Amino acid sequence: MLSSPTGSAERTGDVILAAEGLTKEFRGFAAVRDVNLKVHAGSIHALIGPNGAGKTTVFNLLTRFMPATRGRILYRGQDIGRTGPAKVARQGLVRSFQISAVFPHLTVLDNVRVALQRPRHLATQWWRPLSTLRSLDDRAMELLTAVQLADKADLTAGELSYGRKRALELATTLALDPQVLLLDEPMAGMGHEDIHHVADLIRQVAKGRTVLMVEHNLNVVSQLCDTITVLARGEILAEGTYTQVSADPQVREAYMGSEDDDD
Ligand SMILES: Nc1ncnc2c1ncn2[C@@H]1O[C@H](COP(=O)(O)OP(=O)(O)OP(=O)(O)O)[C@@H](O)[C@H]1O
Repeated sequence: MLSSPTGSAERTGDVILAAEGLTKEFRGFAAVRDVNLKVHAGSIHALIGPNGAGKTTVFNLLTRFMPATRGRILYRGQDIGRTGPAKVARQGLVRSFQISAVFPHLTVLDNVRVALQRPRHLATQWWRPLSTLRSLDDRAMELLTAVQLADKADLTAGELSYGRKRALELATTLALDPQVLLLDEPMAGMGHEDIHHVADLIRQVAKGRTVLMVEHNLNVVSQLCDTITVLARGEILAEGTYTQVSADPQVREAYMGSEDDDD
């Protein structure tokens, strides 16, 4: 069922990330066509749409993992169309898997310590005093607390349940201190219990940040997201609150036969 408890879209701040006329063609086939998107600072914004709608491609374009055929991407007002993905990440536009490989044989704490060393380039500065590395521990524990894994700090990551591994990934992503966090299907493969847990975590980590997420679970989207952009066949079909887009006949038609996505 498509229904929402939310009212009007919460436009919490200025536009932090925008796409203008964004187009991606693969050998003449337009996977993404003339997409104009505005993501407002402080919002949780979802990209939804049926399979093959172009969601992942839009993500790849926005994070500069893939060059656009046409169009502009503006992050904090700057055109990042020629900026590399690592630089874009250092500027605060971070995609969930970008640094979030979980090392199964390391402890949960060490996984976050490794992630924290990357932005500061400490990994190559072996001569750093131990006290600097110790200060990482405090931050690492803060991040683990934020994702409710503090009591699992000494376990090896491989021992964690699937849902907790995703929470650990979130902690390692937060280590880069993203301003805009892009989450690609954060609920994929999760059971019911984990979904509620991870939805709570996303709400938690979204405080003071902007989140753009691709998510198939419409129930989660309806509860978490302020603004929803619906893509279909590479184009924006509708945009607004969940109530607004779910009432749109074109959206309902695009989702016909996909209602089982709605958990
Ligand atoms: N590298 C590529 N080469 C050719 N076609 C591609 C490529 N990547 C994606 N496409 C096509 O572009 C369209 C959009 O794909 P995309 O993966 O962005 O959709 P999606 O909305 O993320 O789908 P899903 O929900 O199934 O993950 C699809 O038709 C896909 O086959």
